[in-house]
Amino acid sequence: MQVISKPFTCKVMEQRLRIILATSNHGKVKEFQSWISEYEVVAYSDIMPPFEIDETGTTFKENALIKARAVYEKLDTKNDIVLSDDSGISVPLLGGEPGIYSARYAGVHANAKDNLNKLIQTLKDKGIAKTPAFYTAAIALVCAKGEFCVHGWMHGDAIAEARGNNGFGYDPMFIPCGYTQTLGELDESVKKAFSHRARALELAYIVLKSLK
Ligand SMILES: O=c1nc[nH]c2c1ncn2[C@H]1C[C@H](O)[C@@H](COP(=O)(O)OP(=O)(O)OP(=O)(O)O)O1
Ligand SMILES: [Mg+2]
Repeated sequence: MQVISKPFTCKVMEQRLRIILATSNHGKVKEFQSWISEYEVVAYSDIMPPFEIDETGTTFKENALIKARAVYEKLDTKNDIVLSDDSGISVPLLGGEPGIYSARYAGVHANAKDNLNKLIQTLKDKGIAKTPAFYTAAIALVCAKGEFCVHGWMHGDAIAEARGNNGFGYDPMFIPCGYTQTLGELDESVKKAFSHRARALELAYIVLKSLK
């Protein structure tokens, strides 16, 4: 008797869930794409023309949801999951600045270098060489099954100088707890192990698994 092999099981035929990243920040895209292996991950600008999203919220959570909703609303098919990240660095000695305004710290059209230099200069002007600081990340997920938001934090010190070229944004002036080098100097595996974004992503996975 001839045995006809079944080349594909239903499992193989199943379409993988696709995650659309609602961010224009290349540093975030690079991190998410290198950290998430179970899903197909694409930047939203790869599937639609990039557009301005007003971050009018008063918290990281509100802004993350604003970004994810804005991209989800523009999707043709609603089978995908949109993932956004709103994040920033807070310095308690500066009353929590720049916090949710991290990307606009040196002005609305400021780039990452301008913002980094402004925070360094602000510390220098106050005669501070090193002070506690922390990063916050809110990750929002928007899909057909609903809206979700989780958070992660990374504590350390902000220093009044930039050291190293790894990471992005404020990383050259941020020394994580337990280290002597900045995230600009440390290997990217450190951020993968316990950054604010990595920790929020761990929680986001719990939500993602429940959506399958
Ligand atoms: O791991 C990080 N390492 C260094 N800097 C970081 C990090 N995480 C957030 N940050 C800074 C960059 C930016 O100044 C702000 C995020 O602002 P945020 O509005 O969330 O992102 P964004 O405007 O760069 O891109 P988008 O809104 O399209 O996601 O915090
Ligand atoms: Mg932004």
